[in-house]
Amino acid sequence: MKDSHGRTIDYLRISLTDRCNLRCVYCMPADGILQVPHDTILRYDEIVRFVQVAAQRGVQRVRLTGGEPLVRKGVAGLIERLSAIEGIDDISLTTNGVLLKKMAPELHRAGLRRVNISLDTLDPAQFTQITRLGHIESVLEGIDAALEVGFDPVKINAVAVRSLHQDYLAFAKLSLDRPLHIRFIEYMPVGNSSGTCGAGWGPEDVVSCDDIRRQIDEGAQAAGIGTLVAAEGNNRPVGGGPARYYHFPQALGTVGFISPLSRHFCGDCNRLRLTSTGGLRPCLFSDKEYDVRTPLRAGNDAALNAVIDAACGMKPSEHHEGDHARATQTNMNAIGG
Ligand SMILES: Nc1nc2c(ncn2[C@@H]2O[C@H](COP(=O)(O)OP(=O)(O)OP(=O)(O)O)[C@@H](O)[C@H]2O)c(=O)[nH]1
Ligand SMILES: C[S@@+](CC[C@H](N)C(=O)[O-])C[C@H]1O[C@@H](n2cnc3c(N)ncnc32)[C@H](O)[C@@H]1O
Ligand code: SF4
Ligand code: SF4
Repeated sequence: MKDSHGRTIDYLRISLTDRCNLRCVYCMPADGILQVPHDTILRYDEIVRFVQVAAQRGVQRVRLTGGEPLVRKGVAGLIERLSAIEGIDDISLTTNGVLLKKMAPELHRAGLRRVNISLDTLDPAQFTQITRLGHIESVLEGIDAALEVGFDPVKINAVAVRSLHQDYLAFAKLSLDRPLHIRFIEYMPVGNSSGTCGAGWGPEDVVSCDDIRRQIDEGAQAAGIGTLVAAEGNNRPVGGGPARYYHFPQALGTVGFISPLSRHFCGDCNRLRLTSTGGLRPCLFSDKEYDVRTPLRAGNDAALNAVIDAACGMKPSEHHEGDHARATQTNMNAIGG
């Protein structure tokens, strides 16, 4: 499936729920999330049908996200059904890791082979401050469980926010002794999150990936670890996303950079996003969405295909964000990142 700019669209990100067991400052407001009526949430049968149709159109990769996908009951069953769809050859999950210790074995049994786990700090007190609700031990145990059960690759997502003063080198060093792929993500102006100071996203809080990499290289050289070199071929973890990967000499894992603002990757954009209420979004940085719930519930595949065409056709060639306060009204937890 091609969009109107000639890009191949083969990756679908599905938000299973807006709900979350954490409330990260850069993703959700402190309180006051709109309660979504239960019957507007796509049922698993409907998600499976949508993926079947999307697979016929060329979608090969599916990512489950949220909100927190693991708080929705029956995720393992959904993964099993999605794995059986002809044409889908990569299913992945983005999670905060809190429930992973408990759920990793059943997810693996269901056919999931890789996970991305979000963690922004190694400091327990700061973790609770960022997530408003969480305890870091649960995520660290989730990462251990992911490696133990055999997920490969296991990627760690850390959003870099200047006012959090994160220790980038400490994070990057996690890639040395275990096969972990640490990815730094530039802080994006999506939704109405309160940000670290309660005032929402601001350009002054964005740290560019080049800056992070320079800080890591300086610290690593001083510590005698060496500098990051571009990861090529088999050194790069499997994936369909926008990260650029590097590694330290002899490291078991890699260090990746996702730079939507300083060096956007829209030219290679390969994805559509399905919200939990059945909205198909052409771009993360826009509130434009197309209703797939109605044709799904009507069993109207022709209309469903027309909606997919329309969403594909409306994908922008690139985004123009980064200098103003908000790209969308919708919060990141509702879009799925
Ligand atoms: N601007 C922008 N950001 C994206 C896009 N896709 C993913 N991201 C961001 O990249 C970060 C990591 O995304 P993940 O859910 O871990 O998935 P991924 O890196 O695309 O997936 P793989 O490479 O397949 O593992 C999240 O913060 C996303 O919001 C995109 O199309 N545009
Ligand atoms: C919205 S979360 C959903 C999945 C799951 N709850 C998690 O946290 O991994 C998906 C990804 O988006 C990232 N994210 C959320 N808000 C962001 C923002 N404003 N800028 C950049 N990344 C953001 C999160 O850190 C996470 O890696
Ligand atoms: S980033 Fe993930 S864990 Fe944090 S509030 Fe958003 S959806 Fe929840
Ligand atoms: S910002 Fe929009 S066009 Fe650019 S990569 Fe992300 S989803 Fe694609």
